[in-house]
Amino acid sequence: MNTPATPSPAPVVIATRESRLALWQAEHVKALLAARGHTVTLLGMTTQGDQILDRSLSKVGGKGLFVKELEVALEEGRAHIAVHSLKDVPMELPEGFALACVMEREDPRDAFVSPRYASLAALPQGAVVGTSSLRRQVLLQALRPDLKIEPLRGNLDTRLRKLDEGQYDAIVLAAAGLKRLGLGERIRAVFAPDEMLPAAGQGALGIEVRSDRQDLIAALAPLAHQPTWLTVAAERAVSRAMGGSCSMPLAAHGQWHGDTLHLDAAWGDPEGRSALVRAQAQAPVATLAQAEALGDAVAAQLRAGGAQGL
Ligand SMILES: NCc1[nH]cc(CCC(=O)O)c1CC(=O)O
Repeated sequence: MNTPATPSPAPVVIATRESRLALWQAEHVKALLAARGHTVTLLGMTTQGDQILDRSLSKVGGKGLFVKELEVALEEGRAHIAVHSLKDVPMELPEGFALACVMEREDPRDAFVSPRYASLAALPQGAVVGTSSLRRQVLLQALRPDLKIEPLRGNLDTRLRKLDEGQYDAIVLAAAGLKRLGLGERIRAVFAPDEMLPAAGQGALGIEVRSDRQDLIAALAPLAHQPTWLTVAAERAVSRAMGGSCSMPLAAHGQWHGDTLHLDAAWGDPEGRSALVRAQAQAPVATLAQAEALGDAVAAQLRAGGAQGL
């Protein structure tokens, strides 16, 4: 039987940060695209987010810091796609850019890492825990008000080194990053989502393109994982509706029960003056619009419960 002639797959240049995790993610997408016949090369670059290591990201401009330079490379045509941890991608992409697809999620949970202690419960009174995430900070303090939370920045290897040097009794990291880098054995315990609710998009990868590259968007479609895409669309809708940024402690996490998506969210006062606000809703979800409607409903519940969005 004759098969219709298909155009030969376009060459793809992937713009990527140069941390080990970013390179792993870019190589992962490279392998998937190469298997589909594309010639793929990586264009490594350093972003402001990689350079500013002495201050909390929430204070210097937030999530966009990790993606801006990559978008400039796409804009100028030096690269065609950028692979992101969705957690680091702002809720609204700049004009002219689109999320071509969301890929299958790794473990979305947070991990407890410590050379000495097996779990959060095993930490002695007043122990020092490293994290610069406001979400982790407020959730940890809700579980263990006695803990001393200290800032911790840098890529995964840097954070683990600081832990091993003895600056902290324990640190909290995304399980996904550790697992991707083959560091899963550093995980002493994973947090159940109901005690330490993950960030919107945690563990999921997204591919960003220029929105005028419909050909590329079509070529990337087979890499999409629809259940993950719907889940993170709901989670990100909560964040968007709250005006979420790194300066707001916000968690949003979806889980499937059959075709019904259960969406949990938590909001914390950045100044720690009021108690955590939690919200939960569920709905059958089959489209991005339904996922976003669920996210909006959960955000409305958060606000009704006293959460103050921006
Ligand atoms: N904010 C940093 C960041 N962005 C993405 C990951 C890895 C996990 C993921 O893909 O969500 C991490 C590290 C961490 O939070 O421990």
